[in-house]
Amino acid sequence: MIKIENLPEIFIKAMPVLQTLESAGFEAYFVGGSVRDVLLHRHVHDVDITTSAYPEEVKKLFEKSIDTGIKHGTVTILYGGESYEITTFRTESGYQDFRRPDHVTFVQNLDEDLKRRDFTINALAMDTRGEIVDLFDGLKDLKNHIIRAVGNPEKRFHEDALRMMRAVRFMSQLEFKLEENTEQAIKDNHELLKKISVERIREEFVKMGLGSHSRQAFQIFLDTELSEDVPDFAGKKDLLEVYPKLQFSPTTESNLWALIIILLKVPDDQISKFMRDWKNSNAMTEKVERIIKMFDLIADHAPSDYELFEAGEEILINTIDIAHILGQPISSEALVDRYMALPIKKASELAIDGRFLIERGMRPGAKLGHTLNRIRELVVSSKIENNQEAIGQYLDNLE
Ligand SMILES: Nc1ccn([C@@H]2O[C@H](COP(=O)(O)OP(=O)(O)OP(=O)(O)O)[C@@H](O)[C@H]2O)c(=O)n1
Repeated sequence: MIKIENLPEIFIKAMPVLQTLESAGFEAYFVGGSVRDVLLHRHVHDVDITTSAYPEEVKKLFEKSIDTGIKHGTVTILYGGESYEITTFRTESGYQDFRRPDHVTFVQNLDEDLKRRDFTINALAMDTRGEIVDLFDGLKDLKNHIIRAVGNPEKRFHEDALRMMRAVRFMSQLEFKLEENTEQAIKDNHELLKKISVERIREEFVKMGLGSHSRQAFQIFLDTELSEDVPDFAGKKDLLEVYPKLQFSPTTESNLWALIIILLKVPDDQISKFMRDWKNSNAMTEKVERIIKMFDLIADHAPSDYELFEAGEEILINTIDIAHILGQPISSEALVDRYMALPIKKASELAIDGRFLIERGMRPGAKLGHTLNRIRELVVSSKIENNQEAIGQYLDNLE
């Protein structure tokens, strides 16, 4: 029996929750990602708890609780300033909504619960003594860096097809390999992904794209044909084959999307549709559109000071990253130096605003906006100094 010594603080803090359940005569364990991550010495961001107690019984034991998913066996309890999801031992099948399984059956013991989990490395449990319950050789797979479905992979993927995307996501995040039968089952069942909501697919796709082994995982995403069943990727494998061969991986979500859009050669007027098909937010869409615009601009000509100003620091850095990832020759240092040397970097840094013009007798309206833009342009390109006196003089000369 493996026992973890020196548990991280997050488990120590949660321990009284398990002990409270045990003292009341129930079984209780930490499960899932937190147990996997502590064994891998990775950062544990939250702990999930599984128990033999029914939700109503859990609620009676703690002062504060939230009914996050009673029907599915989950209550969130508040304890010591933290919140914990406690889920009754269960099995499940079918997810139509965003996160919760549609059908769950409560089961009698931990073994039955672990059996229905996705991968052996996610089917580990830990008790109050730090001892690990390992029914499916998850520890061995952790050691050998293998993603393997629990039991029959076909069954696991029929229970929840998103698990196929989770497989490539974990490959990327953990730098693990996919076990052969698990990979074959994905090849045979990738079409099941069509039933899964785009939001859930997107979440896994982005995690895959931002993981440290995203290029290796992306290759499997293509080889297994999962790519045929996500929005707007079908029939585009030849274009996407470039991704695994890239020099670097993207490090921000906006750059992941920008990169994909560039590889897929999505026309400018189709970008917002593409982003909408993937259920991205308007803010993300706008950012990606700006990055792609800047990328095209840089490929076309050396940007003017005003074009650098309009892009702004974040878009500029992201654009330079994209150029690097695609191996495009670009003098990034010179661009950053030029940006850093701009007299102003944000519109709010201009020494005057609309009021200044109104005080000088200009009427509010389109002309005022136009003049303000012109002044900003002249200041950014160092043709007027950024102070009220110099700007005033410029206006005097105009009159
Ligand atoms: N489709 C799913 C989703 C989750 N799980 C199980 O529920 C646990 C918790 O799932 P989740 O919080 O989504 O992921 P983690 O594995 O905890 O990974 P992370 O928190 O790093 O995303 C998983 O470890 C796994 O045991 C599963 O079997 N099938």
